[in-house]
Amino acid sequence: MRICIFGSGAIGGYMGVRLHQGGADVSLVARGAHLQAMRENGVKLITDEGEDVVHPKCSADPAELGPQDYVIIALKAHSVTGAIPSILPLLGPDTAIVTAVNGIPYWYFHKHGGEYEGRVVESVDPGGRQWAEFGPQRAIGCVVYPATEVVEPGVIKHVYGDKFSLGEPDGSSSDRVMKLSEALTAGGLRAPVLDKIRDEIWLKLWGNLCFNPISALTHATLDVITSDPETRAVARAMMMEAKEIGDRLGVHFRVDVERRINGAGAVGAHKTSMLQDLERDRPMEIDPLLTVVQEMGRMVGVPTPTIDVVLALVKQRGEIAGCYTRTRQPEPAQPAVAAQ
Ligand SMILES: NC(=O)C1=CN([C@@H]2O[C@H](COP(=O)(O)OP(=O)(O)OC[C@H]3O[C@@H](n4cnc5c(N)ncnc54)[C@H](OP(=O)(O)O)[C@@H]3O)[C@@H](O)[C@H]2O)C=CC1
Ligand SMILES: CC(C)(CO)C(=O)C(=O)O
Repeated sequence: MRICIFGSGAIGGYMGVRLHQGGADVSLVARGAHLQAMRENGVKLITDEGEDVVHPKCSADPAELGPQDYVIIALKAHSVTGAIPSILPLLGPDTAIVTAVNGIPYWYFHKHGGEYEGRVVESVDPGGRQWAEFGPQRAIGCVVYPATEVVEPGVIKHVYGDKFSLGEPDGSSSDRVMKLSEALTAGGLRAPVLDKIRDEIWLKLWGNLCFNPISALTHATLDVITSDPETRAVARAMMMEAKEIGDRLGVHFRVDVERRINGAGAVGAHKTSMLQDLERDRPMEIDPLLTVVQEMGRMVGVPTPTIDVVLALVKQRGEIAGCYTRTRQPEPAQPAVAAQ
């Protein structure tokens, strides 16, 4: 079984180390100093238990790796469309694409059923290029729960978690998803195969949607956001808008909003990835985590007043910091009070 991880940074590198340790034939696509360090010294993973160094094949050139059984895309979600030409050489007729990214994936409405079947989600897949060039039929969903960090080139620090939930868009226990789960499990990860992966995507997105931008705007950690009654209320309002959208799309939220907020608070004094990106002058995942929910709200006819406000603020914050570029024109302002 040939597995290539495209975008072997914090999450992709962690998956790569564990898959290699589990005996999979895994190769890592990366770039820059991180790639050079992994090639020269191997990939180092630091955990509470100690350090592991492994030596999988690492490359900048997917064409030299050729077609794979699985391509795990572990890029930041906003980088996927730009990477399409580099990913294509990894695809044979039966290659599966595993979307190990936060937010709504490009294939979301494939095998969804109902009136939205086959819809492209513009905020994550501008112009529907991923849908057209990868094809939705290749997709296996993946929800990333662990937190990891590239602390220096070639070195990945594990912060918490080991679960990568998997699921076919049609909910089936296909051969390909079961084999992938086995490969991840052999490496010591948890990889349950779910029949309703979209429910889990929303559960993760529920937190990212609010905690990430609030942290980028306030520079607060998760424990502070969730214990301050006022920022907690902002988070709750955003989550309730998202829940209404999810409900209209047939999503089942298996925990209630207070429990979800408490779960994030229990992570402690942790900076969200969006805050970390802002502090490091790196592009922020705003469209895949927020704009997408606004877009889906428009799609199903649910107003998103709190999301709209936070989104406007965090986009401007990102732009001023040079960490975000708008792909779409801002919507015209609505008068706050009707004209007398
Ligand atoms: N890190 C975490 O704890 C968590 C992350 N996630 C999600 O997982 C996904 C991946 O995040 P994360 O691992 O943190 O991101 P990283 O930025 O650490 O990893 C992505 C890697 O891909 C590389 N890359 C980007 N474009 C290309 C390209 N065209 N060719 C080769 N390499 C490329 C990047 O290089 P460069 O640095 O040069 O841009 C980087 O090394 C995101 O959607 C994130 O939200 C989810 C849960 C937790
Ligand atoms: C820590 C957490 C759960 C915050 O929503 C996260 O996923 C992120 O930082 O992107």
